[in-house]
Amino acid sequence: MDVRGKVISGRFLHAPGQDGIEILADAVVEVDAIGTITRVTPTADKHHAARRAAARQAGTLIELPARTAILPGFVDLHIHAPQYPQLGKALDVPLEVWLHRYTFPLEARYADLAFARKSYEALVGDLLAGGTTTALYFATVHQEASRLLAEICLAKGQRALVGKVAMDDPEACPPYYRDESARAAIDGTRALIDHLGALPGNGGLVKAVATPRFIPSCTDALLEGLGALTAECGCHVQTHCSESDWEHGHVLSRYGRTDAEMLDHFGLLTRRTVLAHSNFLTPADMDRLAARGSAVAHCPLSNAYFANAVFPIRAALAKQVRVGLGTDISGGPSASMLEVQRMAVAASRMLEGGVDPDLPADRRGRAGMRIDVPLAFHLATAGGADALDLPVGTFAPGKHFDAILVDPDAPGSTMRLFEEVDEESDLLEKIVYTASRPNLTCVWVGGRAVSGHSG
Ligand SMILES: O=c1[nH]c(=O)c2nc[nH]c2[nH]1
Repeated sequence: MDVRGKVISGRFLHAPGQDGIEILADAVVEVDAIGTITRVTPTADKHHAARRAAARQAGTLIELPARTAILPGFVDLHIHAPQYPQLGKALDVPLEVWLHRYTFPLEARYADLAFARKSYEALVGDLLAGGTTTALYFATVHQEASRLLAEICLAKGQRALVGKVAMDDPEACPPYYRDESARAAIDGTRALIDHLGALPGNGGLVKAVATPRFIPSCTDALLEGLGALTAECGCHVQTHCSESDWEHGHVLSRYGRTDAEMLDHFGLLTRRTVLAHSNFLTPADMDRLAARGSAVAHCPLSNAYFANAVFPIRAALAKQVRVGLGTDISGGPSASMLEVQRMAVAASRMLEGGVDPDLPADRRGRAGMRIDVPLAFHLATAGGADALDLPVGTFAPGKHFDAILVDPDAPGSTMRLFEEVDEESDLLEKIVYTASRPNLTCVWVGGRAVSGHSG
């Protein structure tokens, strides 16, 4: 169901701010020929009936069933595309062992483009079916396979930012999987930026991102060179930051300074930077991120395995740090941004309440740290969009129509709504906690249907 040039009448749910959701019941949303929202008319607006009637007469009206809801598409702010074949396994060891034992050998296989195609086709299709309309991807060190990932996103219609991973330190990276030199990694990043900029039919749907894996796998020359490249071309930057005791300690012992301080030193903290994890940010680091406009990709699923801590979302938001959510495949064992929202809420409750039953309740947790479903949903949509400065994530004029149709009555539904007890205000929680892929009956990017079975 392509909605470019159409007028959609239905129930829209979004979370433009951090303070709750807005339900636009029976609203009329107009989408232009290139998939941008031009007008949103709520039911209380005096022009509502006339606009709907005009669209019906023009034959452009699409009326969605009363029990369905339309949500903004999800923004996955941190995901390792090549690790998809490893999803759901190999989480039995700490990060530094996991990388060398499982992950570098798997990522090295993307020198084989046939394998890369098979894996990336499956991933992008599955993500779209799960409602992920925008993804910020780590690819691998390989130029060709990184291009292929971007081309598959473009062909399938997913909004994507793709990074050729840069990792050159021979002390930290295995000989079979690393950039030959800092120069080669920087040139490879530039080549991907140029290639995607010139890709026929792209029009900005896919972009390249400077992607130093993390400080422990990069030489200073590489970090400096990518900082200079970023300043020159204004591209996005993504990396991992202060993610575990080991990683945080590594950077402190190498420089006597934190990840955030050093990334700033190398020119890698910009308004276009997304830092995955960031669990051990100090209050001063948070101030630094806020001053630079850099964002955090909170990855609650993988943090449970690798982080040794829970990211304090509330503390970061209080310091005006921009925050979104990421699956962190395959450190996070789910491709579902619904699952990530659930875990973000649960992890925040554990941070607040504490987890060690041997401690007295008043010393077990950190007060005021819980988040609720509306805030998790905000982070998964508008928060991620804001972190990337992309006009998506809410329903408003000027935004791309990136959206998910949720049908509680779809075949195979895992949602159960009971009119006798449910209020309309319960709907978002019911969706986040109980919806699954069969319920996401249509997914749109820029008004183009990119997944689903809705007629
Ligand atoms: O969760 C993670 N996944 C990775 O691939 C990675 N590389 C560095 N640090 C990392 N953390």
